[in-house]
Amino acid sequence: MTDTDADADAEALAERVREGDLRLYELDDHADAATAAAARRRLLERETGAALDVTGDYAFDPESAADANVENLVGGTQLPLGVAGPLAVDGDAASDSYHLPLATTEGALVASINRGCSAITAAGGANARVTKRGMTRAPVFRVADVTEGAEVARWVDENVEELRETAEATTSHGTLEDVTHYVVGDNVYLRFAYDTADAMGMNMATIATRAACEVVEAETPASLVALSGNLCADKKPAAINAVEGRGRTVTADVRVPRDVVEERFGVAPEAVAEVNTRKNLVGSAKAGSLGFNAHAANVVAAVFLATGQDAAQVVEGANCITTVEAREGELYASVNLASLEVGTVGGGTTLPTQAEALDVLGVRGGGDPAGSNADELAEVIAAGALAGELSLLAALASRHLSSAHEELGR
Ligand SMILES: CC(C)(COP(=O)([O-])OP(=O)([O-])OC[C@H]1O[C@@H](n2cnc3c(N)ncnc32)[C@H](O)[C@@H]1OP(=O)([O-])[O-])[C@@H](O)C(=O)NCCC(=O)NCCSC(=O)C[C@@](C)(O)CC(=O)[O-]
Ligand SMILES: NC(=O)C1=CN([C@@H]2O[C@H](COP(=O)(O)OP(=O)(O)OC[C@H]3O[C@@H](n4cnc5c(N)ncnc54)[C@H](OP(=O)(O)O)[C@@H]3O)[C@@H](O)[C@H]2O)C=CC1
Repeated sequence: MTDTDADADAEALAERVREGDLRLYELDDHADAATAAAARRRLLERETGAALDVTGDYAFDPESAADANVENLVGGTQLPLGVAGPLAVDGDAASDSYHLPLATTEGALVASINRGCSAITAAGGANARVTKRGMTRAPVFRVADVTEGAEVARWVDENVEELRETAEATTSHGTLEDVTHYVVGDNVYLRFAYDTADAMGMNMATIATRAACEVVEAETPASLVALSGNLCADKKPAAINAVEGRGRTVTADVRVPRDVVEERFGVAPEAVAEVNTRKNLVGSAKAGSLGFNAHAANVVAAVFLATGQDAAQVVEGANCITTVEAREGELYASVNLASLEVGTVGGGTTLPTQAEALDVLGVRGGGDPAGSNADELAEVIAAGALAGELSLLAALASRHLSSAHEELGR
C-alpha cells in the first residue's frame, strides 16, 4: 500500500466517523492499526486544530500496542531519556555495575541521581535485598452479617488448598502465597497474595483471583461484589502496602566513608543526617505521609517510564523510608521500599524502547530462576533511589536545591 493509498483509507475512515457510521474504537475492525490511528489523528486535527505529525511518528508496532497496551491508538508520546551510573549494586539477584535508564522531564534529576551513583560506587557499592514478594488482589464479598462473615473467614482458612489449586490452574508462572481475610460488618475482603515471578503480575493475579472467587461463592454464603475491594490496594496510597508490602519489598543500604561524603557532596555526614531526621522522618510524620523519604518517587517514576512498568504504580513505589546515620568515619544510609511493583515480562516491557532499556540493565524477559530478573530490577531501582536520596539530602544541606534547578531545570 502506498502512502497515498494509506492516506486515502485514513481519510475515508475519518469521514465515516464524522458521519456517525463508525465509533472511534470500531476503526480497528475496518483497517490495520496504523491506518486506524492515522484516521483518529485526522479527526483530532480537524476537531482541535492540533497538528499531530510528531505524535504519528512512533517507533513501536501499532498492532502489538493495540492488542495489549492501548485502545483508540492515535500514535506515540516521547520523553527524554537520560542515564545515571555506573552504580555498583551487590544484591541477591543484582551483582554488577549498572547504568540506570531514566525517562524524565525534570532538569537536574538525572544529574542528582548520577551524583548519588558516583558517591555510592566510590564507596564500594550498595547492598540490596528483596525481602518479600506478593502481588495482591483483594475482592470484596457481601455477607448477611458478622456471624456469616466469620463463617466465611473460617472456611477460607480451612480451604486455602482448594483456592490455591483453582487460582494456580490459570497460570503457569504464578503461585498463591496466602489469602488473608478481613471482616468488616457485612463485608468480607480476601487479600490474595501471589508470587508472580518476573511479571509485575496484576493481570495474572486478577485472573487467578477471579477463578478463586467462583469457588468462594459456590461453597460459602458470600456474594462477590467487586473483584477489587481496594484492600489490594492498587494505585492508591494505602498503609497496608506500606506495612505488609505489595509486589516486591526491597531494601538497599550503603556505608560512605566520611571523606567521600565531604568530597562528593561538599557537606559532612552529620548535616545529611540532620536533614534526613528533620525532613524525612519528623516532617513526614507531621504531614501524615506514608513515604518517609525525599523523592524516591522520582527515581521509581523515571525507571518505570523507561522500562515499561505501570506508571500509576509509582503511588506504591513511593512507600519508602529513608534512614541516615552519621557514624565515626562514615555515613550509613538506607532506603526501604515496601511496595515496588515491577516486571521484566508482560505489560509495557515488550515495547521497543522499553525493552531496550531493560537490556541496558540486563534484565529483559524471564529470569533463570524465574523471578530473578524482576528481583534484580527491584534491587537496582532501590539502589537508584538510595542514590537520589543521598544527593538531594546533601543538596538541601548545602542549600543547592534551587540553584541546581535554576541552572539545569530552566
Ligand atoms: C545538580 C547537582 C548534581 C550538582 O552537584 P555538584 O556537586 O555541584 O556537581 P559537580 O559538578 O561537582 O559534579 C558532582 C557530580 O554530580 C553529577 N553531575 C553534576 N552535573 C551533572 C550533569 N550535568 N549531568 C550528569 N551528572 C552530573 C556527576 O555525577 C558528578 O560527579 P562525577 O560523576 O563527575 O564524579 C546537585 O546540586 C544536586 O544533586 N542537586 C539536587 C537536585 C535534585 O536532587 N533534584 C531532584 C529532586 S527535586 C524534586 O523533584 C523533589 C523535591 C525537592 O520537591 C522533593 C522534596 O520535597 O524534597
Ligand atoms: N488486571 C488488572 O486489574 C490490572 C492490570 N494492570 C496491567 O497488568 C499488566 C501487568 O500484568 P502481568 O500479569 O504482569 O502481565 P501480562 O498480562 O502481560 O502477563 C504476563 C504473563 O507472562 C507470562 N510469563 C512468561 N514468562 C514469565 C515469567 N518468567 N514470569 C512471570 N510470567 C511470565 C505469564 O503467563 P501465564 O500466567 O499464562 O503463565 C504472565 O501471566 C500491565 O499492563 C498493567 O498495566 C495493572 C493494574 C490492574
